[in-house]
Formats: sequence, structure tokens, C-alpha cells
Amino acid sequence: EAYNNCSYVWSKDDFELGTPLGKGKFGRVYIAREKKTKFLVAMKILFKSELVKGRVEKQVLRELEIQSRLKHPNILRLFNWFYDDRKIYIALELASEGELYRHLKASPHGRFNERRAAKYTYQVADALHYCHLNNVIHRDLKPENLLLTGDDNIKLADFGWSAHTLSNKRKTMCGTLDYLPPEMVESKSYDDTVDQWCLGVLCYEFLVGSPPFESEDSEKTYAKIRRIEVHYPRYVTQGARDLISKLLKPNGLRISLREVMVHPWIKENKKKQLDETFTAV
Ligand SMILES: COCCOc1ccc2cc1OCC(=O)N(C)CCCNCc1c[nH]c3ncnc(c13)N2
Repeated sequence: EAYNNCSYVWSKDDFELGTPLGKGKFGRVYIAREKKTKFLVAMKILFKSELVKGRVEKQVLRELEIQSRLKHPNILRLFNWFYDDRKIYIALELASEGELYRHLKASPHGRFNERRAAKYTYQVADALHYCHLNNVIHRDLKPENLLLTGDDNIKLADFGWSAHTLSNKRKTMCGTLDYLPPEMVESKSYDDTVDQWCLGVLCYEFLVGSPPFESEDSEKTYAKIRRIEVHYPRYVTQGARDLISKLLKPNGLRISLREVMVHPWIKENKKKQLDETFTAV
């Protein structure tokens, strides 16, 4: 495809910008089309001035370096980036269904059925496992950072907080606390199993529609996280509770991502998903 042909370097003039897809902390994302090949991409445009003001230029460059090396079906491909005097342009794979968060909120009762929740949990576990094999911790897993493709597959995006496992940089607080694991709440050292904790929170939120430790104030949220106090609504099945409870454990006791991918609840729902697909045909 277009992006594999590196014989020419893309520049801004090779693209036509289309409708905006959303606004992030430091930039806007648009649909864009490469003029010669009509190839559609997501184009994230960052203002250099804003990066300098936010003192995040190093973090953004690290993120670009990390994401451009990762090639996995459930990780948003970063094709290329280029800049002019004022802006940085990042050409990315387009996820036509946008933020998973919107689909979660739009689902009946604001939550996914077990098959969908298990399918997405599997795909995120697979993407995280690949990241860990490449010495990358995502560290900022939440529905807002997950995108959905037109054929209903997850794409992990926005590696703003990802880090090489070698450098245990302290994560400055920003955004939701709901996903923080105990060892980060107590600002102890942490390793890539923080992503397992976040996967447990994510799976719970897929099934219930809100994260397990959500409270009216951050002190209560911290306390619930430290105590790992999780309440399951009646409709959450035993299989789902078993998986989530094996992820929401103190670090060192969490099951591995490979174990998540072969967990009975995941397997039984992938099978149901397959049966449904073939009966539908
Ligand atoms: C330094 O930045 C590195 C890359 O960060 C991103 C790459 C691509 C993104 C979003 C990224 O960061 C988060 C962000 O900007 N928002 C939350 C606002 C827009 C939300 N996306 C909307 C969206 C819809 N279909 C998409 N297909 C591909 N990428 C998308 C989107 N967004």
C-alpha cells in the first residue's frame, strides 16, 4: 500500500484534509486522503508552540518513536510524521468507528454484552502482550484510548503515557484516577503488570458501564483501590468475575496476559461469537 512505498517522503501537500475526528490534549485529528493513491488516514496535527508551552515535546517524540515501531492488528499503525515551521503532522491508520467509549455509552444500559466485552478484552490483552514483548508499558489504558475499526476490532492508540520498561518514569497525575493500580497510588516502583491491572478495570467497565473503584471523590477512589474493593452487579457472570478478580490483585499476584487470552470465560465467549457469526451467514 501507499505507506509501504517509502520511495518518496510524504509532506503536507500530499494530503487533502477532511472532517475533524476529535480534539485531544495537544492536537486535533482529521480524516485525510493521500492525493495520489486516495488512501485514507487519520491525521493528527499538533502545534509546536503548544507542545513547547506544555513542555511535552520530548514525550510526544518518544510516543512517535514507540508507536511507529509497533506493528500489531490491535495497535493503531503510525505510518509517518512530518512537520513545517509551526505544526507536526502525524499520519495514522484510520479507525472509522472512532472512540470505543462512545460505543460503550451508546450500548443498551451503557454496557457491552459478554461476547463483545470478552472479544475486546482478548484483543487488548493481545495488543498489551505484544507491547510487553517490545519492552513497552502502555500505562494509560482506558476506553477513551481505544478505537474501533469498521469491522469491529480494537485499536490501541494515544501512547502518550507509554514508557520503555527500562525507564520507570514517575507518571504525573492527569485524567482519571480510576485506572491507577495500588502500586502507583502508593507511588511505589511498578512494572509492566500495571497493564494487567488496567485490563481488569477495563473489562469490568465493559461489562458494568463504569469502573469498579469510581467514587464521588478521589480519596474514596484511592481507598477502594488500595483495598481492592470490587462489587459485582448481579448480572456479571461467575466466569467474568473469575477473570477480573485474577487481574485486580496486588502486583506480583496478577495472572499474565497469556493466561487472560486463554481464560475459560474468554474462550467460551469467543466460541459463542464464532457460532453466532457462522449461524448469521
Ligand atoms: C501525539 O499523539 C499521538 C497519536 O495520538 C492519537 C492518534 C489518533 C487518534 C487519537 C490520538 O490521540 C488522542 C486524541 O488526539 N484524541 C483523544 C482526540 C481525537 C480522538 N480520536 C478520534 C479518531 C477517530 N478515528 C480515528 N482513527 C485513528 N486515530 C484517531 C481516531 N485518533
